[in-house]
Amino acid sequence: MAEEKDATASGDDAIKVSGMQFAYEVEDPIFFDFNLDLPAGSRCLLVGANGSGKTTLLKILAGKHMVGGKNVVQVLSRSAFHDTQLVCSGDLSYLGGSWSKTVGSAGEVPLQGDFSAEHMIFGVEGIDPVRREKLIDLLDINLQWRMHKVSDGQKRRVQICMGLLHPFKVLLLDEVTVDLDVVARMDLLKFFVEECDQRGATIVYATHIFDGLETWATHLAYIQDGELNGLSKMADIEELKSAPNLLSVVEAWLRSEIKVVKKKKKPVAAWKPSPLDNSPFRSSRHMAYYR
Ligand SMILES: Nc1ncnc2c1ncn2[C@@H]1O[C@H](COP(=O)(O)OP(=O)(O)OP(=O)(O)O)[C@@H](O)[C@H]1O
Repeated sequence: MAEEKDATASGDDAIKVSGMQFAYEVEDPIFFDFNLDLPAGSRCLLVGANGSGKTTLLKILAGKHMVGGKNVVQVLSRSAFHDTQLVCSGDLSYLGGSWSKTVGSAGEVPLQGDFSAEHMIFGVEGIDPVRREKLIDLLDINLQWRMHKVSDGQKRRVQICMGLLHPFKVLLLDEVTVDLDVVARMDLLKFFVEECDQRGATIVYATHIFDGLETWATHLAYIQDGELNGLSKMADIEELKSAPNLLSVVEAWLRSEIKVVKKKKKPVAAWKPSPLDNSPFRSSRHMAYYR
């Protein structure tokens, strides 16, 4: 049997996407020649307007959508879609918007029947009890909660706990902290930093909520209309050096997008270059990487 490559140990990129194309409907592609390289140990924020492709990208990285071509989407140097062991082993974990957890080939398991949080959490086999206790404590989960009666935030805590029980190597988060109170959210973000710094885990986090993320993230990927408009180390983003306010920076980028769309609708003579043309965040066809 061929020896399995471990990107975390070898220093390879934990995530590598090369020339990816993807369409839900053939005539309307979401991604065309999309590229993304993320080193192991990074915490990458994925930002972009509604409908820009963040969820689709995370689902592709999680192996939920197949893309054409060989080795186009690699996670830990393995095919995200075809290597089902990535998810089954717990090396790759995806936490998305729905109240469900993907359990290997068993597919999506709903988190809202009449059963206890304890039944759910302790039903997962092969878990380090110390890690499990730490997560239950961190997320302040009452094991007696009945899943069909708890609040959205409480349900979310159990969902997150389930997704983190295995010591993942790559974690994909799609707006999962949205229901959490501020204490749970900040404690969880701190836990993620420890996971990356101590174990070399890699996290990609798509969100529209930027509180406390200026110092949390190591990288920022900006998706515009299915294109990677830029991937940068946080420390290299000029706009954040003068005022470390991620919300304002992303707001300015997204407002520029809207202006460009409006200008494109005008006659050609009235069109002027986008402010983004002078920014490190340009079209992926002229993409600059700052690493
Ligand atoms: N199942 C689907 N079938 C067809 N089109 C889809 C499907 N899911 C998403 N899309 C389309 O793909 C595009 C990207 O959607 P996606 O959900 O990836 O965006 P997003 O950046 O995550 O948006 P948001 O910030 O609103 O969550 C959108 O135009 C959306 O309408």
